[in-house]
Amino acid sequence: MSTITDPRDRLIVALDVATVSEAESLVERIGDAATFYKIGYRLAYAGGLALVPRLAAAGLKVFLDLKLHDIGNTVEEGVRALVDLGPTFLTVHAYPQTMRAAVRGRGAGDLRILAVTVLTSYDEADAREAGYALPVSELVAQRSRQAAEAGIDGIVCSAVEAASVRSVIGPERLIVTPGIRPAGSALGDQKRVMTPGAARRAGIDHVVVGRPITGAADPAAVARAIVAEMA
Ligand SMILES: O=C(O)c1cc(=O)[nH]c(=O)n1[C@@H]1O[C@H](COP(=O)(O)O)[C@@H](O)[C@H]1O
Repeated sequence: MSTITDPRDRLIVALDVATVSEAESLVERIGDAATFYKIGYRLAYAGGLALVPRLAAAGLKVFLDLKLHDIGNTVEEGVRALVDLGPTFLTVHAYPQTMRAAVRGRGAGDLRILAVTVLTSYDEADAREAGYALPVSELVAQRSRQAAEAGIDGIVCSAVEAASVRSVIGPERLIVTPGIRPAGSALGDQKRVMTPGAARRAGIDHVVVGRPITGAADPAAVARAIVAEMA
């Protein structure tokens, strides 16, 4: 678990928008309500990698969510190529070879590698359809154990699994949870969900929230309410 001094750092806002200029205007509208942003596929493929050093230079933290997964050499060199952009977090899928390669590529700097265990849009039937025999909770626990063995810095899972993941990874590694919905928000494609307050009580370090903030009439107000719920 991290020592978070600014409670705003607990919230990571997913900048899942189409263009860099939309992302920049959203960051401006959110203002001092958030300190941590996530850049995922959509924005990264639209030139969003260039935003990483810009946000970092503005004193904001950046979670680069590229969910890397490939042969070890490609993952290791890919991670190495991203270090200088200055993200705080980078995701890979929680496969042992991939995780070990990402840790090698990270080197000794400040970048923290997070391993995505089982996507929060998956329920038991989705996991079975993808060929996994284990129940989701056991698959998350197994991957978390392998992540810790590989030297990974944190786990991405649902807050539903936070307590069991904590018992597997120990107190130091981070738990980062998407699939977060304030009470009454639309679930969209998320299936393993929790409210921000319940997630915090379950022992998470950071929550990731996209559409409930990006689609709101007043994104800053929603971000503030989420931070307050986790205080
Ligand atoms: O790695 C992630 O960030 C991630 C992992 C996961 O299991 N589930 C998940 O939703 N995410 C990301 O978290 C964000 C959630 O967005 P919303 O569902 O709009 O709040 C999206 O950017 C997803 O890509």
